[in-house]
Amino acid sequence: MAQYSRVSGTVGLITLQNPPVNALCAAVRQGIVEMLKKALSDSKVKSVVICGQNGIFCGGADIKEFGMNMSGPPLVQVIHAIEDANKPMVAAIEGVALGGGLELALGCHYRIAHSKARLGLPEVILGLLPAAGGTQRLPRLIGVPAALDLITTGRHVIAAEALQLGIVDQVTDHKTVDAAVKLAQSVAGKPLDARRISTYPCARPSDLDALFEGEMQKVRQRARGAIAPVACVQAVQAAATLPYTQGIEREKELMVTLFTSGQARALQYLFFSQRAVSKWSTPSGARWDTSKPGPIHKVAVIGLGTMGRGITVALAQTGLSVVAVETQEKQLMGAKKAVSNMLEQGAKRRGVAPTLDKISYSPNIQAIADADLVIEAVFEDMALKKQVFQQLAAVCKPGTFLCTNTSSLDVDQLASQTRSPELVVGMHFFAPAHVMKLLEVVYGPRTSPQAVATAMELGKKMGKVSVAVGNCQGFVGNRMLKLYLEQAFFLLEEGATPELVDRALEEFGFAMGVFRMSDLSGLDVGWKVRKGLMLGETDVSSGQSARIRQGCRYSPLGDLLCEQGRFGQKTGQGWYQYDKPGGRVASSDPWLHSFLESYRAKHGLVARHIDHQEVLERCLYAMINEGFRILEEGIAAGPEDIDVIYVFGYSWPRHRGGPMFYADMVGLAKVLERLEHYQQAHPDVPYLQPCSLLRRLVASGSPPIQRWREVIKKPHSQL
Ligand SMILES: CC(C)(COP(=O)(O)OP(=O)(O)OC[C@H]1O[C@@H](n2cnc3c(N)ncnc32)[C@H](O)[C@@H]1OP(=O)(O)O)[C@@H](O)C(=O)NCCC(=O)NCCSC(=O)CC(=O)CCCCCCCCCCCCC(=O)O
Ligand SMILES: NC(=O)C1=CN([C@@H]2O[C@H](COP(=O)(O)OP(=O)(O)OC[C@H]3O[C@@H](n4cnc5c(N)ncnc54)[C@H](O)[C@@H]3O)[C@@H](O)[C@H]2O)C=CC1
Repeated sequence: MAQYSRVSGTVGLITLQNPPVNALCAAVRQGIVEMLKKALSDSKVKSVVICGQNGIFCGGADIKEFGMNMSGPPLVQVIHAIEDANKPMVAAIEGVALGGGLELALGCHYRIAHSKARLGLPEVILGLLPAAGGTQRLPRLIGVPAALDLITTGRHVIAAEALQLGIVDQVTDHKTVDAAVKLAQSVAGKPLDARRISTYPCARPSDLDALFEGEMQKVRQRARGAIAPVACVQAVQAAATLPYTQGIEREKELMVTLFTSGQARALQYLFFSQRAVSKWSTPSGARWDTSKPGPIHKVAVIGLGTMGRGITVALAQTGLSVVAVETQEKQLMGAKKAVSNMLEQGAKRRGVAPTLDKISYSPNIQAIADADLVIEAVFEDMALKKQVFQQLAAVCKPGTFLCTNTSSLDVDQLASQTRSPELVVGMHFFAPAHVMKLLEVVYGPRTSPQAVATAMELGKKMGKVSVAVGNCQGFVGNRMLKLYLEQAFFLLEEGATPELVDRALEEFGFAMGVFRMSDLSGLDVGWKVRKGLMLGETDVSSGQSARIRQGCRYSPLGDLLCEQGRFGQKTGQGWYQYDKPGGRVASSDPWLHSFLESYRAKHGLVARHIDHQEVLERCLYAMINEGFRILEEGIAAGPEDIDVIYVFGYSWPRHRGGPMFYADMVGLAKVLERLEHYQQAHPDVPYLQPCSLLRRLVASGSPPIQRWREVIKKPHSQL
């Protein structure tokens, strides 16, 4: 797990060996201790280089070990042994030095990095802090403000920035280990006292208290209830105010709290889930490792509205050629301008040249004849989309993959408009498409494994977190969201206000409550969808109440607001009021409150007290119950897929892992009991009926989420 050799006569070389990222598992830590002893006791060795195998220095602690009983020497002690060494220790950083990997390098007396190397302390993203001395050494090396930035955000820096910050001593474009050996030779025999970072005083800016107060405020606001960023600030504060040994104690104390918190478990689950979803499979047996994506050089986008523009930008930014088609002359002109602006702004932010020349625009669908893949993003209208797919089938060269960005329509119906339904797949991007990380790749019964693989691969190239899901109304994300929204409407009918519901959800950790979010995305969007499903209009002839549709409870509140022209931020009024159309600051609207009162009076509803707990249970458990149905139907391969969709597409608070992980944390028996309770209270809401998979899981003793798949696979009859 760590290898020792002597190079150039006088330099000991310790190589970390734990593919793929040389994570610091117990055996690697043990190996370092043993190889260090060898190097220090080898009288021919005057200095030592530490490097990693296969061009990667180290990806940090072995995250898989966190869930187990830790054995082997603690990393803090390993790093102290390195720092205390009486021969110069040089870290040769290639690939990445992250987390414990960077902390190991900070224990060395010198650091040299390849120009392409990335360095960082991303522990905060895993719900932890750099507890192997990172919070104490980094501020001593680069100052408190820069250390706070890196430790509280977890962002990676490339070698040039690391050099500028003073994290590394040299950057090389050549072979890093050779350059490190040279450096090691040049410093052999030199005094080391001034190279041990733990002995440095921590430079204290004069306004230290104000600095930490400001930082704490900023971090708390951004953290939305996550505790790790706050602990990171506290640990750096210890570095700035305490001697090193006491600082290290404080670092450990804070780490123990984080380590044993549910938040760290949630975030580490999410780390592995994000990787697991790229290893997709479908119920028909298609798999990521047996399905080869088709070659994609040129992509066409049809329809340059909100989504088409963002998709075009995201494609051009990956370096692909794009042909963008829009039938409305005015829209086409507007899109050209908007896309160019977005590309220029993005390029400026990333310090690269804008890729405007990658895009050609046309009002004519014939222009896409030589595209390898098409993404349709016209209005959400089945008749129109069918017509477009017929055109695509006629115009495109054989073998072109035909994708739709529909957010809810039946992908299979679109596939049947073409001669090659196996080439049709949903690519459901989220708005704004060049920013949002999530992509749902929707396969129908006839979609070929190659089409899924191609869409997944394209998503990866575009920097998206892509999740393969089966075709159904709303797919995974919007199917669950519908019930979440509906419960929120019902709560208003029963006595809640938008402010109360939003506060409960925002305190839970959502960036925005459901009503503020609806105002932002536009109430008219859902209204159109409901009308398409015939849910937006009362069947007066049936004599049924406006609050019953298709035999189930329905709330027309959203439709009534739209009928008043209240579409949300865009019209300056929705569930809240705004200072002007397009305004962003929501304020409580007295009109809305009196509208709710008269609505309740009209329908004979008596307002009752509703607390935050009920808001969370009604909105979240309804959604989670649907998640279980989705798992049972095989629409999502596992709970990880649903959780990744919610975290990356719907701003579910990361430190709560995702809806299915949250259900596991709450306890499946409790979720079941509360659903039964609400179903009894609201028998006209059939989807509150607990899903049979949830019942089966509870009957199986509520296994942890990692073992749900075993229960999902078991046929019902066995239970
Ligand atoms: C490294 C990457 C940038 C590579 O990216 P890429 O090439 O895209 O590959 P990936 O697909 O991401 O990864 C490939 C493969 O590797 C696996 N993997 C990656 N990193 C790790 C890792 N660190 N550990 C384990 N496995 C890893 C990954 O899962 C993939 O495998 P697959 O899942 O099978 O496909 C990228 O991978 C990346 O960013 N990695 C994470 C980097 C990171 O976050 N590092 C920080 C780790 S945390 C850390 O280092 C903390 C410390 O060092 C602190 C140490 C002190 C610990 C002390 C604990 C004391 C607490 C006391 C508690 C007492 C409790 C009690 O009382 O009980
Ligand atoms: N807006 C959103 O937040 C999201 C929307 N979607 C889906 O993306 C699709 C597009 O939605 P938006 O961009 O919001 O719509 P939009 O209304 O902003 O844009 C649609 C564009 O398509 C153009 N168009 C119509 N018919 C056309 C044709 N035959 N050929 C070429 N262009 C044509 C229109 O002129 C318009 O510019 C819909 O299916 C929608 O459900 C998916 C995710 C999120």
